[in-house]
Amino acid sequence: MKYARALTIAGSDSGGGAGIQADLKTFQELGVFGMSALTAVTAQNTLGVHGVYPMSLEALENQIDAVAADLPPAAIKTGMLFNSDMIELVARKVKEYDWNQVVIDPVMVAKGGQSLLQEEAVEALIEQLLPLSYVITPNLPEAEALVGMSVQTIEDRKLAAKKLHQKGARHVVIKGGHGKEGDQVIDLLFDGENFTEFESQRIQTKHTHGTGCTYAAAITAEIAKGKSVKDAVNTAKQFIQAAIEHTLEFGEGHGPTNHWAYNEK
Ligand SMILES: Nc1ncnc2c1ncn2[C@@H]1O[C@H](COP(=O)(O)OP(=O)(O)OP(=O)(O)O)[C@@H](O)[C@H]1O
Ligand SMILES: Cc1ncc(CO)c(N)n1
Repeated sequence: MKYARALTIAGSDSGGGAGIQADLKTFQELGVFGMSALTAVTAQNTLGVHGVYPMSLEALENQIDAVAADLPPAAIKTGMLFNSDMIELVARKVKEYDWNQVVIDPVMVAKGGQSLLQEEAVEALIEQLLPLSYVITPNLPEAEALVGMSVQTIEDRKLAAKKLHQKGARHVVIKGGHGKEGDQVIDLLFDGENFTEFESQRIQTKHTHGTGCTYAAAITAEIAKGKSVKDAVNTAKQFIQAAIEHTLEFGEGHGPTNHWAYNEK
C-alpha cells in the first residue's frame, strides 16, 4: 500500500491550528491519509476558546465504527476527549477493534486556560485509556495531573515517565514546552527500559497554538508508516521545530504553527 491511513479522535478547532485540523494537516504533510472522528466542535481562534459543543456519544461511536468497518487505520491518535463517557467509549472501541498503535495526547486545557477535559474525566483517562496506549504524550502540567506529583526537573520527568509506564503506557513522551530550561526544550522518551532526550533550541515566540496536537499527530503518522517510536519522535521533533520556527504570524493572540515548514525547509 502506497499510503498508510491514520485516524484522529479529537475536537475541531475552528481556528485551524490545533485539534482535528492540526492532525489532518500534519498527517497530510507526512504522507499519511488522515481520517477523523469528532468528539466536540469548538469555536476557537488565536485569542481563545469561545464555545465548546460536544458531539453525542452516538455520533462519536458511529464515526469510529464507519472508519473501522471500511478504512481500518494503521495508527490512532486521541486528542480532546471532553468527558469520561467519551473516554470510556473510545477505550471500548480500541479494544473492540484490537487497535494497538494508539497515541494518546492527554489534552486537558487550551493555551488560554480553558478546560477541554472535565476534571472528573482524568481518572477515567488514567484507568481506562492509558493502559491501552502505545505512546502517551503529556506536557508538564498534564504529567503532574496524571501522576499527582510536581513534574519540573529532568529527574521529576524520569520518575513521572516510569510511573506512567507502570500504569500501562508502553511508551511515554514527556514534552518540555512548559519547562524552564532556558534556551533549550527537552522532550523525554521512556520505553520501559531506556530514556532518550530530544533537545532543541527554544524559539522565543507567542505563536505556539496547537504545538502539542501537531507533535503527537506527527508521531502518529510516522508510526502508521511503520517507524519505531524513537524514529517517530525524532521526526516529530524536527517537524514541530520547523513549524514553530517558520511562524505564520496569524491572528492577534497565540497564532498557529506552520504545518508546511517541515517540507519547505
Ligand atoms: N518555544 C518552543 N520552541 C521550540 N519547541 C517548542 C517550544 N514550545 C513547545 N515546543 C515543542 O513543541 C512540542 C509540544 O510541546 P508543549 O509542551 O508545548 O505541548 P502542549 O503544551 O501540549 O501544546 P499545546 O497545548 O499548545 O497543544 C514539544 O516537542 C516541545 O518540545
Ligand atoms: C480542539 C482542540 N484540541 C486541542 C487543543 C489543545 O491545543 C485545542 N486548543 N483545541
